[in-house]
Amino acid sequence: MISVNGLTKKFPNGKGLFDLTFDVQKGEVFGYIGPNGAGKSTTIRHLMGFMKANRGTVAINGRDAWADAPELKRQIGYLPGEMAFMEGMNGQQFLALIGNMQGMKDKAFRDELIDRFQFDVKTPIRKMSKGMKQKVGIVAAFMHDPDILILDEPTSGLDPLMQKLFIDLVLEEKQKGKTILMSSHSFQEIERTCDRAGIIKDGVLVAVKDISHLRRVQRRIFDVRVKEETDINQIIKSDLDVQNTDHLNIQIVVQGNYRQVFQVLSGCNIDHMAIRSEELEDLFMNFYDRKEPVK
Ligand SMILES: Nc1ncnc2c1ncn2[C@@H]1O[C@H](COP(=O)(O)OP(=O)(O)OP(=O)(O)O)[C@@H](O)[C@H]1O
Repeated sequence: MISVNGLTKKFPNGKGLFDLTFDVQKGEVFGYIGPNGAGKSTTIRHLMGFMKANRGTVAINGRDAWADAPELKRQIGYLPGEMAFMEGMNGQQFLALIGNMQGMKDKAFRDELIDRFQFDVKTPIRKMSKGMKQKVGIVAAFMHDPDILILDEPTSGLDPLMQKLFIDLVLEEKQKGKTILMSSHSFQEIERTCDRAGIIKDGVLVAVKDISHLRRVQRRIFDVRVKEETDINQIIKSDLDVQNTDHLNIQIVVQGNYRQVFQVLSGCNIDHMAIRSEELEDLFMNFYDRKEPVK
């Protein structure tokens, strides 16, 4: 549905996008993450046909994102990273204007979204908080029921309750078969909604990862407190992957080899033990830190 092939854009300051290639399948939710200034918004501007690539192609629904931008815009729900509003309007007038441009027929979904995100549409936009403006932007992106949604940091400025409402909305749209690409700094949001995530750094796509695969390779951390120092030594001498020790406390990282960990621990005098999953955020952070692209 979205196909990016060798996308390259060089800004005069040497920044930009360098040979990006990835696809988003129909019905897929694709997360796009990376540190500040990595190139997320620049990629999205190319998808929306606002910027012309120096090299490479971007196709949406089989059409060229630059050449066919006017037709494509009607099929896409777009939430920009920074909303440009007509300051003299209120929320209702703004949504009516956008709805007309989108050729929106059925207003019932728009009204349902306004209701769900709980904001007063009559408030003048210049008096709205950042979060309220973001809600108006979300409604504008989703209300005409587009098949494709391209969302640049959709939950920025939203409080946790509204973030949850947004996640529920994305999951519902996914159920309807929508194709969604969204950039985000929220690992929780990506983890809860996306099938795959692309990780971009310095304009280079360093990895595209399956979220379910990341969950499968997620390691377990055993936080163990033993009664005697000899126990600590015994654990360290074993083949277990020990990450931290602090007096009688030890942290063991385990991936699959549970038998071995329990064998070693059964010979120790354990005072306390807690087992937790490694955060997906930590896995993503590993990719953030990498210099070279990973296949
Ligand atoms: N029109 C432009 N001219 C020159 N440089 C630009 C232009 N647009 C973006 N850049 C540079 O390209 C890099 C990528 O910017 P971009 O806004 O795409 O990052 P981002 O990943 O969306 O960051 P953030 O998470 O902070 O929103 C930055 O270094 C930015 O300064």
